[in-house]
Amino acid sequence: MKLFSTKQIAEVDRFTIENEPVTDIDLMERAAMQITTWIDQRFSEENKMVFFAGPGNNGGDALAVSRQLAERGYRGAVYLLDFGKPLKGSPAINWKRLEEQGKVELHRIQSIDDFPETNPSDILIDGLFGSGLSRPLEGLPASIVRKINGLPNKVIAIDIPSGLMGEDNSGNIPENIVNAYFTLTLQFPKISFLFSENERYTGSWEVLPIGLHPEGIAQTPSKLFLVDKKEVTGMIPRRSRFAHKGTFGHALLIAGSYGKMGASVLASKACLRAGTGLLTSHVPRMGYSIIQTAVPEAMTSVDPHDSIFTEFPDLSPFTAVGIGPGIGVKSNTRKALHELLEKVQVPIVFDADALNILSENKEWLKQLPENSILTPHPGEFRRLAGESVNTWERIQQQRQMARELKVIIVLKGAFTTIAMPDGKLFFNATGNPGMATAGSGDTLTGIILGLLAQSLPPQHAAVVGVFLHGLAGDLAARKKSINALIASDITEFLGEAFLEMESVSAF
Ligand SMILES: NC(=O)C1=CN([C@@H]2O[C@H](COP(=O)(O)OP(=O)(O)OC[C@H]3O[C@@H](n4cnc5c(N)ncnc54)[C@H](O)[C@@H]3O)[C@@H](O)[C@H]2O)[C@H](O)CC1
Ligand SMILES: [K+]
Repeated sequence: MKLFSTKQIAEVDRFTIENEPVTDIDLMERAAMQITTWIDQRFSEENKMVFFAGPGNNGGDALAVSRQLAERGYRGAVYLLDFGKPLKGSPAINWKRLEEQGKVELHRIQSIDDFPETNPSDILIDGLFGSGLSRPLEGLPASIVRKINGLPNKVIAIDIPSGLMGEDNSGNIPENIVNAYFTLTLQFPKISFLFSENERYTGSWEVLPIGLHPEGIAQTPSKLFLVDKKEVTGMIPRRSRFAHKGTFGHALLIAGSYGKMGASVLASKACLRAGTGLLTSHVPRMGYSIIQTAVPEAMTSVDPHDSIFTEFPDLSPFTAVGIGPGIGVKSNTRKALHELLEKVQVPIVFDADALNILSENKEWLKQLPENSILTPHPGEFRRLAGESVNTWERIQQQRQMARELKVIIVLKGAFTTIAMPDGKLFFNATGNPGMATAGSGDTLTGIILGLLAQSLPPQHAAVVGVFLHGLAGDLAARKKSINALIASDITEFLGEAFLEMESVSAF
């Protein structure tokens, strides 16, 4: 699914009005009805609805919702932020409709003294500002927001919590942004909703479709996408009955060192569960019996060194390589990694210590084979690309590095982002906080390696791998709880994740 900036959403909005066609007031009525229905399904008449309406269409939405809920028997009060400028357009029409309906208390807020007394059971509806916000809130609007944030009441934000910008919130004023319990956003999630630091403003959020014109959506260009299940299903290889294990490739995993052999075991099992035909796990000599016992399905290549990776095997049998989990950063490991990235001719995924070695030797980054997959967590990414003030800036760094190095960068987090060499960026919405556990990254590396070995194009392997890793984690958490989740549970539930994908018809 394409993601748009708030400016682009306004363009699609206008396209819809011209080409559906639909009048602005009717589109607002349609949007409002989605919000009214959602609220009516979750609350009842005993909750009084207290609306804060701003001067623009976000306020117009709030006015329409207050009237629609009053029609359904709800008690409502509207507090219109009065800048002294008369309402115009659809908001003005909706104010008039409220006056004619006569069921909703109508007030104006000209100073903070006009702020209403409320009961804790009142539901506050934030219709002050939406996608038209052009700068951080100050003055009276900011004081109203701070008063709202000081109340115990549930706050439902229309479209966007007032004060939050749709993309970049660098330089915004946190206390002047509404802390919503729930955000009902129209047609598309706003990009800033996908940044963990903004969850305190959006609360949970849900996208309400308002029937924007599909052609308008199709023809508006975007480089940002939210990964959805249908796309992923289409990328997963189908298996023909005549397949044999050679059909599904041969992965080489270089992982583990003394005291960190678990990383190799976890990544090996995940790689096999992801469907590779064959797997060879390259381990230091002391890891031989460990890996042979823990992962009988894997063949083993033994390093001449007793406890660390210092030399990779002949690469010709392999269709993909994964390197990094638990390999450490000792000098002959660094040398071997450097030689590998110069010699490897098949798709390769770099994770964990391999990334830390690359951070220590940044001149090697431009030698990375095209379409290599890097899977840093935020700390590893900071060492690779430097500091950033917030997620918006960090994803710009991520996109720039992917473009410059012509690699795929998977930046793991609450919404993992995947940056492609062509500048495209994918947000992944599967996964849960239980997956922030030791070894979770090793399983992701194994899954991506397993998909690469089966000849998925690296860009698909990254998107499918991240999506399945998160989906498996979600399925596992449902059975084992978020708190008790451990990395091997993710691998254990990979099969269910694949089954869930098969149940979704790709067309
Ligand atoms: N396609 C859709 O998603 C639809 C969205 N709808 C709603 O329309 C708003 C956007 O409305 P808009 O009139 O463009 O702006 P806002 O209501 O968000 O803002 C009002 C107004 O406030 C001024 N302003 C901006 N920043 C500040 C500030 N820092 N301080 C004071 N005033 C400020 C500026 O002039 C704005 O115009 C969208 O969110 C939806 O709720 C449609 O109703 C249906 C289709
Ligand atoms: K709002």
